[in-house]
Amino acid sequence: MIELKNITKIFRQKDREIIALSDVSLKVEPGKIYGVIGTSGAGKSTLIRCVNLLEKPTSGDVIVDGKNLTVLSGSQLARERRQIGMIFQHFNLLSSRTVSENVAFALELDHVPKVKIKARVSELLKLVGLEEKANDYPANLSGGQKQRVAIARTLANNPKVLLCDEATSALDPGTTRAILNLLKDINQRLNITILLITHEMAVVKSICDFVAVISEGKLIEQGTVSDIFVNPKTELAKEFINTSLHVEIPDFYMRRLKSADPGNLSPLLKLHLTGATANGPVLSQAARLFDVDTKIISAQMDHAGEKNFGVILTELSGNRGNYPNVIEFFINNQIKVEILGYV
Ligand SMILES: Nc1ncnc2c1ncn2[C@@H]1O[C@H](COP(=O)(O)OP(=O)(O)OP(=O)(O)O)[C@@H](O)[C@H]1O
Repeated sequence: MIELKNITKIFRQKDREIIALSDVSLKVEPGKIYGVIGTSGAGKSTLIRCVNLLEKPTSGDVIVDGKNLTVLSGSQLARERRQIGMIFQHFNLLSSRTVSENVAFALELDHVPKVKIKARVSELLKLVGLEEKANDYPANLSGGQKQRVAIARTLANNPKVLLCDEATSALDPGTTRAILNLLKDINQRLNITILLITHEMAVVKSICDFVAVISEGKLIEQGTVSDIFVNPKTELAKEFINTSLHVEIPDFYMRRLKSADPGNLSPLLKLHLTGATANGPVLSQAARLFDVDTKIISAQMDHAGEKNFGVILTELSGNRGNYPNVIEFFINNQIKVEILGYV
């Protein structure tokens, strides 16, 4: 449904060139949700804006629904753009128009008869759960409600593709979940293909089928979300996965935590399990092999396919002489081990 072929985008300034995208290729199959993740300045916005040619690539082809947008005339491009909806981090609503009037905007431009507009607007507001706000102005809405209006507005033209430019970055975690659920619902009910950009792996994990990692304008890794989570190849992908797994040291542990062991304390370990990690019951194996106990303090485990991945905070006790052997055993099982301190 969306294909980017060898896209390069160079911004030319007076005395220098900025290569925002370098030979980027990706393919989003119809009906799928594809996430592009990267840090600030990596080229995410430029990439998503190239899909509807808000940003014209310096070279390469943008093919949406079988048509190469880069070779179309202005009027042909305008027609094809109606197939491509877009929502933004800061919603971009018209503040002088009510919720209904915002949603109706594109239909008015298309000279759709008033009766039809009314019916379509109320259908869309129902879809996004905002019927009771129809006559409110954007200033009186929460961030999540504003994004729902933006989604309703962009769906008015029945687009085949929805581009989401950091659509949940300005929202709190609960509202983020609700908007992501809405996007997933829209994707499934209306079979709309979604391309989103984000800097949060949690967003990718919750709704995407595929993900690409972008760094300094290049796609350095792409695949199904479960493949990337289970077997991340680049350091950056690993970092993003780690930031999506939260384990915290409880306060009462934090207060007791010492940086060195005077000889009678227990190490507090943070174990990072990835797809490379043998999928065995490593904690109980370590306990049996080395006569130690492993108390789980906090953990966040997830699975993709048949593999587990996640983070575990565990306190060792028991046969003190074997602590180094336990750590070596974990490392030999491809578990990254951090000693956070001693309790
Ligand atoms: N109009 C422009 N003119 C010149 N340089 C630009 C322009 N737009 C973007 N850039 C540069 O291109 C690079 C990629 O920017 P882009 O906004 O695509 O990154 P991003 O990953 O979306 O970052 P962020 O998450 O901070 O929005 C950056 O170095 C940026 O400074």
